[in-house]
Amino acid sequence: MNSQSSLGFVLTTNPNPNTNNKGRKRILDLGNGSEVIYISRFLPFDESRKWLDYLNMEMPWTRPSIRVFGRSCTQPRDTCYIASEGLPELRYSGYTPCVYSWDNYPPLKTILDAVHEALPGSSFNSLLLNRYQSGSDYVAWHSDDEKLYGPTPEIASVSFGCEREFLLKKKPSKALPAQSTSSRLKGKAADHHSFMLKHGSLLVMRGYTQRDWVHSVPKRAKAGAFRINLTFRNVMT
Ligand SMILES: O=C(O)CCC(=O)C(=O)O
Ligand SMILES: [Fe+2]
Repeated sequence: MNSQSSLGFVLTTNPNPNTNNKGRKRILDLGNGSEVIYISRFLPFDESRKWLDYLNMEMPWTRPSIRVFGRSCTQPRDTCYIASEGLPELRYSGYTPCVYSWDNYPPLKTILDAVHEALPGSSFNSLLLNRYQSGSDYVAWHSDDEKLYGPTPEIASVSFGCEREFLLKKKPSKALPAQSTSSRLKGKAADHHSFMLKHGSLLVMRGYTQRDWVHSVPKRAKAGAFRINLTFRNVMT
């Protein structure tokens, strides 16, 4: 059964209303010290719907101009940046986002607490939010390898709204000699991974994932793909 949210899109009814059940935790070893964790039912379904509405209405969204391969273009999704005081500024694709404070958005702290609890030893001090207004909004292949996150950043990504596909692709290896066709084919399956990021889910990239892999959320043909994504990060101090 489906139900309509106030945002005019359809969410599948919670398949498991037991909020103590976080669903399956999938740990994917990408090799060479890179790892992805995926928890499908990380946050309670109905609370996540409230957070989706809150984030949509309350965050100071902007759709900035960025530079890609030397050309200026409009970023194909809305964005907003939260960070603790006194951190070095974030700059990506020629764009320096305006910094907003955690204190003005208490629900973000509640979500951050849940993420910290799920990831013992983690400590996030910044958050980049993305809003995909439709299936034509996307994020192109990239890695979050800005120096301010250090050599092995842990990035925790919480999703609300419509499911979107999250793709991971291994970067071409510079160090290794060109592989034969047969070994390339053999290795092919392990060089690409895909996750359907569900409403209320958590996906974590850690280790050398940003150094050795790129990720993307491609366009989706189907209309009505409204989604908000939160990526918690730790800026080194
Ligand atoms: O929307 C997503 O799931 C991914 C967003 C992302 O890769 C980013 O903000 O760097
Ligand atoms: Fe990213």
